[in-house]
Amino acid sequence: MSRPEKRPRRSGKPGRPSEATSGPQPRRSAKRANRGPRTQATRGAQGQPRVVALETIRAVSERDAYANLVLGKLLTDNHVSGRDAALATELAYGSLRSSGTLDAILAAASGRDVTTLDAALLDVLRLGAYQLLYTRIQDHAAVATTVALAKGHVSPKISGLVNAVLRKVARHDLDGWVNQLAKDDEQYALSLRHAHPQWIIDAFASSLAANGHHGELAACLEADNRAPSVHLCARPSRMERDDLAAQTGGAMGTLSPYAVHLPSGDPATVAAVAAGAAHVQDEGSQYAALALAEAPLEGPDQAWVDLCAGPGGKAALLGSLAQQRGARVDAVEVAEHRATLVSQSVKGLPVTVHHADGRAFGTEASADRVLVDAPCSGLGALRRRPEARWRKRASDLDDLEILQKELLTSALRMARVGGVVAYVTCSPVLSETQAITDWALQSHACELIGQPRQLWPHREGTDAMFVALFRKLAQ
Ligand SMILES: C[S@@+](CC[C@H](N)C(=O)[O-])C[C@H]1O[C@@H](n2cnc3c(N)ncnc32)[C@H](O)[C@@H]1O
Repeated sequence: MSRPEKRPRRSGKPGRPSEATSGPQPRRSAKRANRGPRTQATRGAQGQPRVVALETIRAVSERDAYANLVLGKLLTDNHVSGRDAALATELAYGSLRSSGTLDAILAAASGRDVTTLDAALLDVLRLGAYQLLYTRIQDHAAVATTVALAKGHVSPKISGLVNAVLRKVARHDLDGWVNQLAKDDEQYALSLRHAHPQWIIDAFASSLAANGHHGELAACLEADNRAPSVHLCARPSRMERDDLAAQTGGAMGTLSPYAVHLPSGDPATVAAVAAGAAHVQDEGSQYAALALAEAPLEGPDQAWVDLCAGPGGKAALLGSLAQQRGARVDAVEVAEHRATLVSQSVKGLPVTVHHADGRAFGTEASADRVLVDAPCSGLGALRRRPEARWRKRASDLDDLEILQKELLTSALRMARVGGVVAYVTCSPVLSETQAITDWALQSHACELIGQPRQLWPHREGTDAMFVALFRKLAQ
């Protein structure tokens, strides 16, 4: 896994005891104040949950694997379920999500830059430090089980080092470490406390301010650290939302008339999902597809295009609405395997899937409604991928900006005069939301329909989707 962008290490030189570990110790009684529910200390002690968590973290570090995919497979293969599965998930996701903060603390506790540590050793230390700082697992159990794990699953030679470093980590709680490391640097304290790289915090702060949400930065960052609830979409014409809510015990969403929020549980076990009458889809994504479909339009309304369709969530909702209204959808996706996923999700709907580049697709000025759900940083969906925030780089945004402009240009070329184009990102970052909107207004014959909308996990409970609606004008 790539390292978080870090400020200069506050600990001493490599090999020397760190400032952090020799400083004053906070009162032990305060140590558990911020922790979650107490977990049975030795459950699964050297057993499956911790092994599964470690193997998940190792797969992400070594192979850039997706944590959710690896974890799911490991849980199944090792027959880990119930509370043990919950523990494995908490430890794996938590260690990955907080890895930048954990690394800063481990650097101070070990007196070494963590990039000089063996990768497997570092992953074991992250797992141990996470238990000490973020869970109610007792310190002695966290240290003992991590040492045993290191011995059995990495190398017997490192157990002494693991023991020594974790004992130093255990001297402070998270607040104590944040105070030690950040001192008066409030920005760095925020980054450590909420486990977000500084550049992402800066980008969120700018967007919150631009959207008039001053003073909400901490709430925004906290929301990224909570697991999202599962949202279902009752497919129009296939089932009523009330029935889906009654079947699942879920609550109605407020942004989409098709959204149901599941209280808990695996959506794959919901009969309506298995039958294709409903699908899993964040309510923010439903809102984005609906914004396009509901935008006022004069004249014909039959030719719809989804220019970036994979894996097909919005194409499925648009296809269902198109079916009700006698329209057709062309769904375009450049990645072959993702085009296949779109085909699977739109079965039975009036949608034609094209494996093609959206920048060179379609005829001039013929579409009534076009969706550009643009490839973006995905910073609006950090809740869904615990490791993602530490892998992304500010420089990723530069290439994306070019692609976003090219795809939006293509959409505006394809739309007929008077037609609607929706530009959508799963990101609140201004350079890929408001700046692209402003650029389009200056560079193309189009106008805004209403004001663009930015959703937020801490406000609407959705991913941070951005939606701008344009109407194409005559040249
Ligand atoms: C944000 S995702 C779209 C999500 C999708 N609309 C949904 O709701 O399931 C962006 C998609 O655009 C695709 N993409 C990237 N460049 C493209 C291009 N030049 N033409 C068409 N699709 C492209 C990516 O492969 C990715 O599947």
